[in-house]
Amino acid sequence: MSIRLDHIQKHFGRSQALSPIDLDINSGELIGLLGPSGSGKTTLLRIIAGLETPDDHPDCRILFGERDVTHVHVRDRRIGFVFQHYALFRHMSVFDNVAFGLTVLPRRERPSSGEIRSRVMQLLEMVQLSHLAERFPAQLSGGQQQRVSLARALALKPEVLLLDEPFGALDAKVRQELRRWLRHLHDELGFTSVFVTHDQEEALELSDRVVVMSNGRIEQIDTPETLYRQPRNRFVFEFLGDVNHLEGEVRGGVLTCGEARLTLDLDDGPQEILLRPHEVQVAAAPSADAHLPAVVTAVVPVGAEVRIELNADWMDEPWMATLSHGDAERLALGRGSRVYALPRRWHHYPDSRPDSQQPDVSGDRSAKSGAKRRESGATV
Ligand SMILES: Nc1ncnc2c1ncn2[C@@H]1O[C@H](COP(=O)(O)OP(=O)(O)OP(=O)(O)O)[C@@H](O)[C@H]1O
Repeated sequence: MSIRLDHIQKHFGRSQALSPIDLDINSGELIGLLGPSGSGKTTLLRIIAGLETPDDHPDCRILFGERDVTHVHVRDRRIGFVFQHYALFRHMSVFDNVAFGLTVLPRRERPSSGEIRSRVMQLLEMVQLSHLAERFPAQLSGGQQQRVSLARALALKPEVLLLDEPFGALDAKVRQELRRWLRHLHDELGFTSVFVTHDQEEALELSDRVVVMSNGRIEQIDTPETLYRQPRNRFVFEFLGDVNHLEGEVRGGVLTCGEARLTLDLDDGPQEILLRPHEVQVAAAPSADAHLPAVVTAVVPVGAEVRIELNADWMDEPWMATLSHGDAERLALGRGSRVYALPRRWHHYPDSRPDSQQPDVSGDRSAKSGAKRRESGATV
């Protein structure tokens, strides 16, 4: 079931929660709505659900496939919901919770009790909870309760599944497991899903495409890969990962800030560049192009990498760099080590307003050869 939103706008009193939004979701897609608190994700999800009405406008339309549901009541939109708080009926067993939606259908649509039993058991098997069918919600872990919520949402065979921070209240390991559940059920049953999250990792890992929102607007809609490699503006770049900043004065192709010096191809005047941690190399000596002395203030092994925190007077905030274990050992890095940061690559957004739609200007340098390449107007 595809979903099409045309000119969806929402005010609460005088404050605008959503600027006019157009969005096309393909049938069978898993879409993540990602953005900071207050960016309008939940409002958009509730409008798709029919729990909230968009502002009146002649162009405002919500289509599920060919069906215009703009004015269709939530109960007739044939949607499954999963919310952050499990919202299971506490006085009902797991079985009865999953069966509930089927048992309250009007008589002519209601399956027989035998059919209800077999559908519920099939769903419980799918989420591997059939052995707990007779338990009550209070006797389940948070992750198990959320799996019951998923089974319950799927009982009515919805073509659209909407999830609002479904794993928000759970610890990291259970979240990870439930993400796999959702992806698996989504692929197996072929419904269309939209989920809200403020967790970038969750959005990037789970979604076919991510809708990045801020201030009630869509900043970018893309696959996780494209979003990360080609952020459309500074907001998306900063929101989707850790960023190091270097602000200084450029004169004749050299940016200086205190004792920091970096050769780059930018116009004279105050300028700022941004770098991801993996774009910062750490070396024992400066290069011809970069003199960025710093002190190591933390060394944290994380999986296959080592995360280094760097501090210096010329930084507003400490920098992060990621190194291989081999490089960290070769440099004998520890707290207090004096090193030099060597940018491999940097990004520059000519208009630094966070909501600017301008592409970044990126610089790329090979630290080994000292060669420099500028990709004006290109994104990485
Ligand atoms: N019922 C309401 N009445 C008034 N203002 C509201 C209402 N619901 C949401 N808002 C406002 O609309 C804006 C968007 O809220 P929304 O809940 O959609 O954001 P969100 O991105 O989901 O945030 P969070 O991640 O914190 O849940 C916010 O400024 C919020 O205060």
